[in-house]
Amino acid sequence: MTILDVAGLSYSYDGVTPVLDDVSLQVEAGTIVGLIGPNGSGKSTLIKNVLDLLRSQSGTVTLGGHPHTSTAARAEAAYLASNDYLPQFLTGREYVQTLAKLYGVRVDDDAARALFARFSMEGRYDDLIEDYSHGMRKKTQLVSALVLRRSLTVIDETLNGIDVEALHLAERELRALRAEGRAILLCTHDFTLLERLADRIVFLDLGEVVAAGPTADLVAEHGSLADLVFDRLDSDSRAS
Ligand SMILES: Nc1ncnc2c1ncn2[C@@H]1O[C@H](COP(=O)(O)OP(=O)(O)OP(=O)(O)O)[C@@H](O)[C@H]1O
Repeated sequence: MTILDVAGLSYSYDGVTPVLDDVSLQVEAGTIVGLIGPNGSGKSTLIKNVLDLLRSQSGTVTLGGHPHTSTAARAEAAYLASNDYLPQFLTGREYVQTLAKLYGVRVDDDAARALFARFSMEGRYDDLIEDYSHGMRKKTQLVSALVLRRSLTVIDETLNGIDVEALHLAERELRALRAEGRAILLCTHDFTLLERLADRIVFLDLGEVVAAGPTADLVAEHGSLADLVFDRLDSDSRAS
C-alpha cells in the first residue's frame, strides 16, 4: 500500500528558478525510504511541499490516499524538522502531550517518560525545553514521533547531532515502526546509516530525481551510496 504518493511536483520560490522539477516518488507502507542529494538540491523544499508547509504549485501529493492539503492527510504524518526549534516555555511532557492533542491521539505519559529514560534523558520529562541541550531537543522530537506512531514519519536531518548511543537506539525504534507497517521518509547525509536502514533511495539533484531504487541495487551498482553521488557529480549530464 502506498502511503505517500508524489506525482509531477514542481516548485519555485521566486516564480522563476525551479527548485523542484517534475518530482515523483512513492513511499510504501512498511518501508524506509532514504532521501539524499547535495546541499540545495531541494530535499527540504520537497518535504515542506509534501507536508503542505509550502503550498504546491503543480503536481499532486497524497498521504494515505488523501490530498495532502486535507485534515485527513495531516493526521497521517509526523514531521521531524531539521532544526531544533521547540517551544522553550513547555516541558517535554507538555510538548509531547500538545502534539498528541493536535493529532487527536492518546499518549501515555509513562510510555513517553520511559522513552526519555531510554534516550538518556532520565528525569528530564518534566523539565522546561529551554534547559535541554541541542541533542536533547533532537531526541525529544524523535520521542514525539515514536509515541505518535503515524503511518508516515518524515525525518529531515533530525538525527544529526545525536550521540552514537541514541542513534543506535533510534535505528532500532525506526526498524520497529517499519515492522508495524509504518513508513519513514528519512532525509540525511549519513549514507552509512541509510545503507543499514533504508529499503529504497531517492536521489535528488538540482531539483530532479536522478536515481531511485532499492538501496541494495544502487550499492551493488555503484559500490556505495557515496559513490552513487560522486558518480553523478562527476558525470557529464550534470555539467551540461
Ligand atoms: N525560503 C526560501 N526562499 C527562497 N529560496 C529558498 C528558500 N528555502 C530554500 N531555498 C532555496 O531552494 C534551494 C533548495 O533548498 P533546500 O533547503 O530545499 O535544499 P536541501 O536539499 O534541503 O539542502 P541541504 O542539504 O543544504 O539541507 C536552494 O537553492 C535554497 O537556497
